[in-house]
Amino acid sequence: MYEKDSLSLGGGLEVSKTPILCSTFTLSAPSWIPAIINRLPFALRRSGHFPTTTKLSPVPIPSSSNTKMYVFGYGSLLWYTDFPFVETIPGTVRGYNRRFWQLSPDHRGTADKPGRTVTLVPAEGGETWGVAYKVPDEHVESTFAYLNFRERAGYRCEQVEFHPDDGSAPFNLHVYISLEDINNPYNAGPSDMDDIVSTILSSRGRSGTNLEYALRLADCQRRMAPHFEDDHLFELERRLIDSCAKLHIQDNILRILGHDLPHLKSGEKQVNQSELPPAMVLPMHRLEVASGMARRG
Ligand SMILES: N[C@@H](CCC(=O)N[C@@H](CS)C(=O)NCC(=O)O)C(=O)O
Repeated sequence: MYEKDSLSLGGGLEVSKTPILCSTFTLSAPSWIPAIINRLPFALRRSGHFPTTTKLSPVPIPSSSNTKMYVFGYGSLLWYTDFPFVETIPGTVRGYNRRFWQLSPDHRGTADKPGRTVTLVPAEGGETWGVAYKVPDEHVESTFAYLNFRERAGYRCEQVEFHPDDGSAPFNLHVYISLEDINNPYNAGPSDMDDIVSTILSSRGRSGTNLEYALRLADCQRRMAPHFEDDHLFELERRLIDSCAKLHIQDNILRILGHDLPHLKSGEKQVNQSELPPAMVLPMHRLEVASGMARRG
């Protein structure tokens, strides 16, 4: 059971937690938080949309005294793993598929033009490959607070059963997923691949371009789990690369990951992704919902 009243995240940021849930915390930080909020996209500030109190699912807080903490990474946690871990176990979560059905108003998009990141979607017979990260006991609480903050746009903390690739006994671990419900405007629900492709090609956020996110994920999946075929991910990757070739998009990630497209060699001028045809932009109704501007109900 989590006892402390608040938790220091470093940099003067204190996170006060309710005593039971990993998921409800309020930033009680000193005066520099407004400075951060002022750098947020206008739509977020205007709608007062900055999520300083995030309601996640009621999952018992692991603390160094009561449980081991493993976190399942299946998206950016596969390559952007900036929390302490002492062990990694490759494996799968059954009953879920990985889909780019999550709107990202912060990391790979903005409130006015959210990008697309992945979540797990319940599916009969579904399976998603990823990595279980074992967090050192002494870092469990701060890692939880960090992931709650990083995954605050619509993700919630759940526990699911994890099946190691080596066939050893399955065990429960923590995972951040976004579930489709009326209180979660960031879950786009079942989405058309054309919509996903056009959003990814034309979005960027504080963590970089949405194209980088999607191509890095496909690259990680292929390199780390050659035995596991993710049709949705690799179909999306194929469509994105084809579009980059047709539109002469020159995102640096194409070179970094070795996508050897002709226009990258000819040194043609950089295509500004915001010049893409209007049809390549998410329908307004989704933007209003995601940025909290749509009237509720
Ligand atoms: N929770 C999933 C998805 C995580 C994910 O992609 N979260 C986004 C939030 S929109 C993120 O942290 N992005 C960081 C980035 O895009 O570099 C995972 O285990 O990897």
